[in-house]
Amino acid sequence: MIEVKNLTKRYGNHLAVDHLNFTVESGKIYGFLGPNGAGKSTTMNIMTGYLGATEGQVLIDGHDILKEPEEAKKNIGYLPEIPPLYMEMTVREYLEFAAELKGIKKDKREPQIEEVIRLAKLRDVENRLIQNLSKGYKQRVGLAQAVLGFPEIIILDEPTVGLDPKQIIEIRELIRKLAKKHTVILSSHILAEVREVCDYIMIISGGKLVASDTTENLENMMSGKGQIEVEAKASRDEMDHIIRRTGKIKEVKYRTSASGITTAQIIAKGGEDIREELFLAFSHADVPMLTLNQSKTTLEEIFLELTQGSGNRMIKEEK
Ligand SMILES: Nc1ncnc2c1ncn2[C@@H]1O[C@H](COP(=O)(O)OP(=O)(O)OP(=O)(O)O)[C@@H](O)[C@H]1O
Repeated sequence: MIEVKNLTKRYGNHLAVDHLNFTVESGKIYGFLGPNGAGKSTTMNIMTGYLGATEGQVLIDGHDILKEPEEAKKNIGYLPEIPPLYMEMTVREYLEFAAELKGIKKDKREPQIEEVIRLAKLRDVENRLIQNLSKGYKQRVGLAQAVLGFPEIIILDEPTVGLDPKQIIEIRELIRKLAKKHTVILSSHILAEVREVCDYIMIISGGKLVASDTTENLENMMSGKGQIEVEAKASRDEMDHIIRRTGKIKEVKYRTSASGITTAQIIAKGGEDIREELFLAFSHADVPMLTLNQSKTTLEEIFLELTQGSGNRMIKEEK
């Protein structure tokens, strides 16, 4: 388990990470999502002990990453945004070197290297120089290095950046495989990636955590606040009369087409789903509805809303 408490990082006057608080539980895939410059890499570098914090604390299974780095780091494997590879080594030599650096006992090194070569599908290139590998393979070598020692937590900074679509699919498959036995935290600025791979999403913007929930809950949380759209063959005034009879309307906008069909976009008080009440009101007035839909806010819209200007709303409303 990782506990991040009040984590703050300043670069001179610039506040890159602004009092972050969150907990990462075991056995899930977490996605750290945010636009460029949001503070993802800085946070990951602090969580893995590569960078000191200005304020706050990171505990890995109860061990402070700065005060007890050896204990804390035992439980973490890290693939930074730019993998720390030695270009003049072969894949195998590099993994042997990494195993030694990680303090893996001699008799365990060989079987573990074999295991990560198998996992990351590096068999064909194990004796090739790293400098001659494609970007996708280099990334897999970086991942294999992060997995060596089979730490409880694996942290990956933008693991698919710069890869081609086939390589992206392969890396995502590998991440899913890893997640069966490990907690995985990955950062990305690509929403589709985080949605596809992660169980849990943390959205970071301007160094602040602006949302933190399961993908499903994030979408549901906003869908309750979504609009309801009704179409009926009636005038705007008729529609307004019927709709307001529910007594639950916060806001409504109308659009009437040349064919005499009026569309109402409704937001109910408290974001309530009032489709049943609307149906009954129209039925009572003998005005047949043509459509009745609740429009769901997409994760893209949530992401944009939270990371552009109006940010922080979701968290504030929760408190
Ligand atoms: N060493 C540094 N010195 C000064 N400012 C820095 C340094 N490293 C990062 N920053 C700034 O801190 C902010 C957060 O950067 P960070 O790299 O953590 O963001 P990020 O979310 O990982 O973005 P990206 O996806 O572009 O890597 C940015 O404004 C960046 O310019």
